[in-house]
Amino acid sequence: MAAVPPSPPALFDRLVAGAPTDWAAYVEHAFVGGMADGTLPQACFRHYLVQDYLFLSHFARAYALAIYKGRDLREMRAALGGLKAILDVEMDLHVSLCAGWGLPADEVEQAAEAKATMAYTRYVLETGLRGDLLDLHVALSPCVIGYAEIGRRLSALPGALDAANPYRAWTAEYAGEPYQAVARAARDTLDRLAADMMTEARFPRLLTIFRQACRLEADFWQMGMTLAE
Ligand SMILES: Cc1ncc(C[n+]2csc(CCO)c2C)c(N)n1
Repeated sequence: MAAVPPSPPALFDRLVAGAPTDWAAYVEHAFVGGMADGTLPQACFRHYLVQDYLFLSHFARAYALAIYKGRDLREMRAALGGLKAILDVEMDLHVSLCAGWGLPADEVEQAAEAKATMAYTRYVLETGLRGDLLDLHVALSPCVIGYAEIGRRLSALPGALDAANPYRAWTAEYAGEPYQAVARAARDTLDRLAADMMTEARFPRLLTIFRQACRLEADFWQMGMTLAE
């Protein structure tokens, strides 16, 4: 019987394997550890939440750009689904999470963007503007897929989902099946795009985009930890 050749690793797994230090600095950041055991100062989480609202509004623009960059109606509709999920579901969830933390919607909307928020969101948008759909989805991937991994890891740690942990709602949201499914769909999108847009010669440039996005995610946690503006 002829041997079946092993299938190549999925693009996202190759990117993580190519940037182990940057990936670990993001998904294992002290902010995440502080949410797991509940020791993260609540002021840090509030600062993060406000900035994350502003982050998501720019992130919606990145999905709008993915509609524009779509090569056919299927890709355009897929990106439209992502955009609607953020505008119609995610932003509302965020507003109610903020309200629960004593942050009224108008205060959140009018907050000034921190430099880390600007750096990350504009990096993703600029990468998508100058590149193609694969460049854009690689820039988005640490964000969409990383949070699912963080949620899964956190939920396995003792205490992370205890009633006494102030961050349990955040962990439950990202560890939950609906968000895990969003992340799986993002992996599939990457693999589908890679199947017809990826050449080996492109990989180093895609890895650079991935690494930068991971570093900017770690800086985003750091901004929350230090209350940086
Ligand atoms: C800094 C930061 N990084 C990643 C996410 C996770 N995330 C990014 S887009 C989106 C909506 C669904 O695609 C979610 C949940 C976040 N919220 N904030």
